[in-house]
Amino acid sequence: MDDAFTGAERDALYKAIFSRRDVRGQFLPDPIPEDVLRRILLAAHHAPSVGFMQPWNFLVITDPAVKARIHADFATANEEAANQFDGERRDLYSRLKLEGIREAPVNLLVTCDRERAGPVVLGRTHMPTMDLYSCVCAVQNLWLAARAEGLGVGWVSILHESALKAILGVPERIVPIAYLCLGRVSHFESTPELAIKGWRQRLDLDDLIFRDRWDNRDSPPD
Ligand SMILES: Cc1cc2c(cc1C)N(C[C@H](O)[C@H](O)[C@H](O)COP(=O)(O)O)c1[nH]c(=O)[nH]c(=O)c1N2
Repeated sequence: MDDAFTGAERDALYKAIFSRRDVRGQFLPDPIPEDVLRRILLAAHHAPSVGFMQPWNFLVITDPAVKARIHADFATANEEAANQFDGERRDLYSRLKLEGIREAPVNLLVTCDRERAGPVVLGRTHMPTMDLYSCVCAVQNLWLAARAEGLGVGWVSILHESALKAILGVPERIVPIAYLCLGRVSHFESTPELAIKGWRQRLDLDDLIFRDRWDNRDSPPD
């Protein structure tokens, strides 16, 4: 088969998947070369999308003044978020670094234009959120391509959607999907930071797989 991956190509793909990390605190200030940024956006643009709708846009942010405004909204939202927890959990939450907005050389807002392909979209009629999920596929493509390029990505969702839209001039009909911080990094952690810091551990895959019916964990046939 001509289009089969070689062993090395397959290993490279899994390496990108398993060594991808959400990066918050390890950003270096070096600018991202335009050709590299273009490649990772092209990877995002080649994501699957419902009805081939391609509902995404990519808003690239490098102006420190704009980043500062986004960060100010993060600070407010993060305080509100911390108040959702009590006692030790709240102390631990407050010690977590959950964004790299100002340190990352590039911030990127991935959005969804729900009207991109007209009112009726192949595949969206019965599951209307599929256009939003298509944009998340683009984010994941971007995240993996960035890892292969040696760039870290951090997803920041501790933001008020209305503030994000107002600061960035996003039109009413456009939905913000992912606010991302991108840049070269000092290092990639080998496991998620939330696991390292004791917030939450990776679940056991075997506990998540059902067979034929919800909750049926019968072991697979040999
Ligand atoms: C939709 C969504 C939203 C967020 C995240 C992820 C996703 C998918 N993550 C990153 C998240 O904490 C991280 O992916 C997990 O902890 C697993 O770690 P790795 O991504 O494997 O390093 C994240 N991280 C963070 O520090 N601040 C945030 O606001 C968010 N928000």
